[in-house]
Amino acid sequence: MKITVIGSGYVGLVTGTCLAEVGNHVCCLDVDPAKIAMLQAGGIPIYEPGLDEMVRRNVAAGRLTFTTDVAESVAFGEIQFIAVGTPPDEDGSADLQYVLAAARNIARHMDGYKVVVDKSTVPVGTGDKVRAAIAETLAERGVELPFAVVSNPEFLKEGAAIEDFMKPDRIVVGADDARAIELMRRLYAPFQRNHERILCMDVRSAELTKYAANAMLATRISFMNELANLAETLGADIELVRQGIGADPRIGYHFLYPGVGYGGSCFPKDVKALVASGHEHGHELKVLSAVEAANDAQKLRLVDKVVREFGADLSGRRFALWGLAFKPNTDDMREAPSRVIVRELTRRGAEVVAFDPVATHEARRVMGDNPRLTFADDMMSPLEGADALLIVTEWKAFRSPDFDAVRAALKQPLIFDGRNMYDPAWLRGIGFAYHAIGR
Ligand SMILES: NC(=O)C1=CN([C@@H]2O[C@H](COP(=O)(O)OP(=O)(O)OC[C@H]3O[C@@H](n4cnc5c(N)ncnc54)[C@H](O)[C@@H]3O)[C@@H](O)[C@H]2O)C=CC1
Ligand SMILES: O=C(O)[C@H]1O[C@H](OP(=O)(O)OP(=O)(O)OC[C@H]2O[C@@H](n3ccc(=O)[nH]c3=O)[C@H](O)[C@@H]2O)[C@H](O)[C@@H](O)[C@@H]1O
Repeated sequence: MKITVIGSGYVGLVTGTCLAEVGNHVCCLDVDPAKIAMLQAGGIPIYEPGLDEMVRRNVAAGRLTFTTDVAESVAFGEIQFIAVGTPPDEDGSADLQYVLAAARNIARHMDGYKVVVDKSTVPVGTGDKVRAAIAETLAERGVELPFAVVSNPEFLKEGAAIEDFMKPDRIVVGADDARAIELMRRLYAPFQRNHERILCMDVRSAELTKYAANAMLATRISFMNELANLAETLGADIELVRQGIGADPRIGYHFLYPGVGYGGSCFPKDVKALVASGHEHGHELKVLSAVEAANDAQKLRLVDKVVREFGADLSGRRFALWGLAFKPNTDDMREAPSRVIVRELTRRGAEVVAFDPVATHEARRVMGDNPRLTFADDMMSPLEGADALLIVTEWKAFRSPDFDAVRAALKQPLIFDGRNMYDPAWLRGIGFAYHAIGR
């Protein structure tokens, strides 16, 4: 099949590449000429494990191309995926300007039947807005052409995006047009060879399903973070509690890890957008407002612990910080808790020397203007003479460091671990003062 993907970011590039991998011909469009030039030159603008080889392979096979030319991309595919950003507006609601611009571009250039598939995360009712934008633009052109609007939300996680796309738990298709549903079934057949994974529903339910999934996962995390804070006060160990409840299949083990708060490009913005959507329609989503407030507070939890140890004024202190990305296996710094933590430490006068295995270049871009923050190229050098080590992202490389070397480098053996990487009893046994989350 011939497919166009509009927006070549995390979702668009992964979607386009995985669809090419199973034999389709895919044209990826972006408005960012630098991004497209880099892709055309064989580079990959994001860090996503396995993506570079897959892109290279499909480009070489002639199945994957990149362009900034809207007319060319619209002409290419019968199926047009929209995978552009939906960032929060000032009031927290999703800003649909990029989605609607993409829809109008399709309408401006189409000359036959198109299935417009929205993969961006969008509020309920966006399908209708996309349909109206296309109809309006076609009317301006004075033409009548058939088209369908489908909602096909994406559930991939950064860092595991290819695996998630190639082996989805479910494929949600919101549509009411039989021809479009048939095309979507054919498109996704290669991804569900052992059992049916497509859940067909109406567009509004599909749109809401996406927010519901992210909001539910964010709720679990905030719940565990609050419980972890309580466990600290009560002298219980949240890690044991996590295992104790995760064993119940009705609860399950996933997304029960307390930490420094959820970050990334989606949970924070999607929780906000769902709350805003509730407001707009006269519903106060009380649970979700609390989820968000708890998360904002959690991002400062590690700093609170540092302040308890060193006092509110941190001038003259220097801290080593491991992990900048909002989670491991990505270079994405959007809403990363590290940004809040570094801002607060340095606002209180501290110096921070940070190391991240892949996100340093992105971190430099978004935090490089902080004169009290420097970046190291290796994980051990920030420790030299530092007052303490703070762990913010649970990269594998941090799981089993040489603790003798860590102790020798630090001014004192003191670790603030925002990701519960180590066994507290063992670490204390070898002489560290160890502050984790909820233990
Ligand atoms: N990042 C993730 O893990 C996931 C993101 N999503 C959703 O997918 C959507 C896209 O997210 P990301 O890929 O992370 O965003 P991104 O910011 O990485 O990529 C969006 C791309 O769209 C381009 N763009 C904007 N307007 C355009 C237009 N009119 N024509 C062509 N290209 C245009 C931008 O230049 C950018 O490269 C969002 O709604 C997000 O909530 C859904 C699931 C997972
Ligand atoms: O809509 C999206 O964009 C995506 O958002 C999340 O994926 P992602 O943001 O890539 O990352 P997650 O692995 O979900 O982690 C999000 C944040 O929650 C934190 N987290 C996660 C799990 C946990 O138990 N505890 C916890 O604090 C992570 O550290 C991270 O900061 C969802 O997991 C995806 O299904 C969804 O498609």
